Amino acid sequence: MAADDDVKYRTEDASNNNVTAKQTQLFPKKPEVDLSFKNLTYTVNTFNKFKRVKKEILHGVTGNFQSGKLTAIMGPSGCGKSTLLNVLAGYKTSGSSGSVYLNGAVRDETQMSNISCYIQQDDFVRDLLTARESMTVAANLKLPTTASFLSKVRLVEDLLDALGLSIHGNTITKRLSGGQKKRLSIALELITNPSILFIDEPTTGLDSQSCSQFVSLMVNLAHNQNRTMVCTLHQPSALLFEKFDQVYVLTAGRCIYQGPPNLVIPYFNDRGIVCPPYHNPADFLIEVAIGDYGTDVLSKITDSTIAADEEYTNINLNYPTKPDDKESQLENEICQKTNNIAHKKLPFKTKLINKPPSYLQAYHLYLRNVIMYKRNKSYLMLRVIAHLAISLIFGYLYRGVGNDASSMLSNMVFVYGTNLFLVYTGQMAVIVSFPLEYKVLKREHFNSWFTLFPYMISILLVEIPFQILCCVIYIIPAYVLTSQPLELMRFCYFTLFLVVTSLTSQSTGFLCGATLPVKVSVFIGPVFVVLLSVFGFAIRLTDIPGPYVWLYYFSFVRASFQSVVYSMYGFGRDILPCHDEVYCHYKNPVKFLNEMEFAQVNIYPEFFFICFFFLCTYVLTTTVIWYRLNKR
Ligand SMILES: Nc1ncnc2c1ncn2[C@@H]1O[C@H](COP(=O)(O)OP(=O)(O)OP(=O)(O)O)[C@@H](O)[C@H]1O
Repeated sequence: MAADDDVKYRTEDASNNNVTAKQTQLFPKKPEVDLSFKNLTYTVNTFNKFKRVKKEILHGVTGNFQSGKLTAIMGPSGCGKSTLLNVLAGYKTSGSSGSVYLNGAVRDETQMSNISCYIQQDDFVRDLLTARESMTVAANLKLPTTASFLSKVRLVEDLLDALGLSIHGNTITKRLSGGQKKRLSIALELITNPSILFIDEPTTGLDSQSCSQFVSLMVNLAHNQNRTMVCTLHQPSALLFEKFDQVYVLTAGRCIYQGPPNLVIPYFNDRGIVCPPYHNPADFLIEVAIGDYGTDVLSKITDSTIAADEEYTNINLNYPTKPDDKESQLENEICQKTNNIAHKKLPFKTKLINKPPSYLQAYHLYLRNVIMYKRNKSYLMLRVIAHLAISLIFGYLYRGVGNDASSMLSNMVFVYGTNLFLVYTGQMAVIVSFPLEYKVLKREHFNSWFTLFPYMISILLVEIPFQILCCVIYIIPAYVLTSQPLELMRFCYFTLFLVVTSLTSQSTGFLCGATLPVKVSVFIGPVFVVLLSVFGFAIRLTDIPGPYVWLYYFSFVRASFQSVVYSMYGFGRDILPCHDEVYCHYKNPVKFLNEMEFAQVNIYPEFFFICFFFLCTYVLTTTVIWYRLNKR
């Protein structure tokens, strides 16, 4: 992080508390919530020698994270820190058992999502927005419609200020440093002033100075307004370790210690594990957890912790009580006292925030998409230029074929190529957009920024007009250069079918992207389109073997191709001029349509079929995304 950032970084500033306190007055105060859990297990299905086996990752852990405290979940890599955080945040629920309590009452999922937020390890923020724009969109989406414009602006500015991002407010997020991105992701969630913040590995990838500043920020956020802050942590420095109010240590899915950091050494000392002098207690803790001091002692500690957990309603945090250690005694008393206070906290009921209605959510998301599209100019220009360039190339290659009886077959190939080109560009332009977007979408959706329907609408409101524009940019020059009939009706049908087909293909791109891993979808999508494009052009209905006939009817590419050809040669088109040749077999367009088996094509049902295909694909895409977002 640059030095000038640090000057501005308000966390270390004495005035920070005031700023944080000031901004939080602008929105409803959330209740103080203690989060406790008992006998929490988490099991996943894995495969061993082609057999499905169950693997337990958390083995009945118990604990209590109090409000107003910053708790670090620590332990060696792979011990289950992120899993525990996922389960506590409600991000993963299937496969878990045990109980999670909020102020002593069993966790209710709706209440939980109303009072908590989860910030994942990677900074899933929108790269193409500035920090201030991101905050403004989040405020518009998350705050009630009753909040005035001015109060939202003030809140955004105060939060940016409190998190040391004011001077970076107008910087595009992708240019922010790792630490700044992490602070932005916290600021985005602080908009609704959550009671509980779960943060997965917030210090990963930061240098020691940024780590220290970030932890100080989290301490402040916990202490101001009594938030419950829980984060996972790897091996911190001794100084950083001391900053936490509580640590919760896991080893192989079991808890071996929960309590203040300064009691780690006496706690293990009591159990016969002595920390070497001048040793970082955090390093010592990890060494104990990985079994460097023997595994016998470790299993005893684990067992005793589990035994103590049985007395859940009066949680015994298993602190050491050494009569000669006054400091420990005092700490222990304080902790027990806090614990008792915690258990006196009543089960709470928060009023659900009156979120903006769906149409307003769609509107704000649409504005956000427009900004992001504008910032992605080179990609948009590439799409426009590609359509224009291919149009000019095709137009040149097939020049004049639309009004020449000797070139009817060439014109059919031109229509087929055009159809295929617009089908491809429609699909390929969006096929990777969901896979790239999915993680940010999941974070935003999980943290209740919006519902899925407005989100889908907002995407379509941007993508559909742009794809229509690209189609028109292709169609007009190609239509003129190939001398297709200059009749308004035929031009409208030509354009309408190609545009609708391109949009339907786009919908299949969204579906592939939403359903399949990116490497598979970029392969399956085009294969699917090629398969559908064969029917009607490369093979006639009468030549298709029985089991494949359904593909002919299912193919929207076929429906479009036949309808476009019919629009060009059907509807009583006159005899065509025959250039360059003495004899033209297809002078009469009806003869051509008959031989191609297109004479019976009824373009209106075909049009409705393509539209139906389009709608079904979007319904399916939305259902798949909904399922994936809500699968826990
Ligand atoms: N879906 C899954 N299928 C199989 N194993 C899993 C699954 N999810 C997690 N695990 C395993 O559970 C263990 C705990 O994973 P988790 O990500 O919680 O560890 P962690 O302590 O956060 O590790 P790190 O600090 O390295 O991020 C690991 O051994 C991991 O491989």
